[in-house]
Parts: sequence; C-alpha cells; structure tokens
Amino acid sequence: MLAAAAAVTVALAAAYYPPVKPAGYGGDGGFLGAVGRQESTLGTPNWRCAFAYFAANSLIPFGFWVLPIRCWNSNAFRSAEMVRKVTYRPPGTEHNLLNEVNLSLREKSFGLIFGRSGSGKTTLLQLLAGLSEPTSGSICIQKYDDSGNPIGLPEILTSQRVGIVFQFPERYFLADTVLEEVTFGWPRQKADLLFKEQLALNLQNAFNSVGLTTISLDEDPQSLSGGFKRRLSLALQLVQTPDLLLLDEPLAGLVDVVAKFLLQMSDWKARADVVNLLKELKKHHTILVVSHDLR
Ligand SMILES: Nc1ncnc2c1ncn2[C@@H]1O[C@H](COP(=O)(O)OP(=O)(O)OP(=O)(O)O)[C@@H](O)[C@H]1O
Repeated sequence: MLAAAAAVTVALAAAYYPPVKPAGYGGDGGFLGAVGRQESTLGTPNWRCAFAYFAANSLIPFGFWVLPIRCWNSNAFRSAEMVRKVTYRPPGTEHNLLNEVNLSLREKSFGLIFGRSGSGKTTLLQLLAGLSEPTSGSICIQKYDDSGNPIGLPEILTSQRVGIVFQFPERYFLADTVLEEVTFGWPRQKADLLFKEQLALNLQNAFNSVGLTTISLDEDPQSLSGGFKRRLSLALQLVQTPDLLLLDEPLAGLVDVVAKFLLQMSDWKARADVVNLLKELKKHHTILVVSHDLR
C-alpha cells in the first residue's frame, strides 16, 4: 500500500515538475535535491499540485525525499534566477564537484537545496554568489511578463545582486558594536552623503524586517543571543538589498526543538526564532537555503 501511495504521489508530483530540472550530482556522487515554493501573493494556488506537495511531504518519515513541486500557477511569474548546466571543477583538480546542475527559482520564492554532507551544496552557493566561476554553464536572471513569456535575454547574475550568509555567520563578526558591524565598509567621504543616506534607510528597513529594533546599536555583537546573532547577519546582507539571498545551513549550531526539554529554553528559542524569521522574510525576498537537515 505504501508503494502504491508513493507511486501515486510521484506521478502527481512529476506532472508539476518545474520546466528546468532543479537537481544535480555532487562531487562525491551524493544526490542534491531542491524544493521550491512560490509565494501566494504572486499567484493563485494550484490545489492539485498543493495536494501532491503535501502527499510527498507525508512520505518523508518513510524515507522518501520531498520532490520539487510548483504549487502556484505561473501567470504571476516576474523573474527567476536560473542555473543552467553548471559544472564546476576546482582549478588544478581532476574531478568535477558539480555536474550540469540546473535550477530555477522565481522572484520572491523560497528554495531549499538539500543533500548529504560533501555533496556540493556550499560549492553551488559560492558559484551563485560569484565567489567562484563555473567551469561551464551559466547563472542568470530571466525576466518574464504577466503571461509568463520571457522579456529580452537573460542577464548575468552579478555578485552585487546576491547576499550570502555563511554557516556560523557570527564567527565573522569583526566590530565591537552593532553599529560598527553594520557600517563596516561604508563610504567615509563627504561626497558619498546621498549614498550613505540610502544605506541608512536600507539599514532601518533591514533591521525592521529581521526584528532587530529592540537592541542597542552600542551592544557588542558577540553578547547577543544565538537567534539575534543570526538576525544581525541577515540584516548585514539585507542592507545591500540583494535580488537573491543565500543562506548556508541557517540553523547550524542552534539547538534542535527536540532538545528543548533537555536544555535551557533560551537555547531552544534561538532555533525557533530563526525559523519564524525565515517564514517572514520569504514573503518579501527571494531566498535559497542549503541544508542537509530537512526538518
Ligand atoms: N577547492 C576545492 N578543491 C577540491 N575539493 C574541494 C574544494 N572545495 C570543496 N571541495 C570538496 O568538494 C566537496 C563538496 O564540498 P561542499 O562544501 O560544497 O559540500 P557540502 O554539501 O556543502 O557539505 P556540508 O554539508 O558538509 O557543508 C567536498 O568533498 C569538499 O571537500
């Protein structure tokens, strides 16, 4: 019966598989998967597909992966980040870490790349962030009109359009105060006043969207709670108003919900805090998360 349920689910899900296959193979042969979901504000729900999505999710306890599903109709499609046939081989090595990976992520949607440790998830994020160059293939943004037809040619996704939050981002805090941390690298010359005003406005918006309005700017970033440190590292990226926000294992190091009875409440809260924050952020930003932990 389980096999029959799985077959039905796979068939339903396959019917709504996105046009660009969001899957690839990592360096050690480990499977990389992807899940994407369009925000309801951008389209009308496709209920048959939503049913398939929930059916697929219900099979996780039995060892099935979540399948990539498009749950909303495409008529509100405005732009998408596209990874096309990307292969990556580090310079001086003989093996590809990524082989012809394809992925598409719509504007203001939330994507999840999952796969076991060493399958190439971080490598893919580094390529998307422009920290390394694909050996072959392309990473671009394609704009679409309201009917879903492409507008013009795809544009290259430059590093200025991407924000990346690495694993354990708090380890990279440099300054003694929150204010110095967020303004690090800002222009110092008077001529850049307008630009600084824009950054200050962005900063206010970023702090509002990650719920950091209650902390003092004089506080030492290292003295913040685990959840607030993650909020600060997200705000640092949001100040730059990226088109795409990449998060590498955003829950790494934060205590699991199941440990809440064994550990202090504040430790548990850090993880729940970040999960709730991501739920809020995905309403307004295009977010791609990598994780080996599907929970
Ligand atoms: N510059 C490099 N040269 C050679 N091998 C590399 C290089 N960078 C990464 N690797 C190897 O490529 C593989 C993929 O690494 P990557 O960090 O992308 O995996 P991952 O899926 O993010 O793993 P994790 O979940 O543990 O963070 C690993 O085996 C890693 O050792």
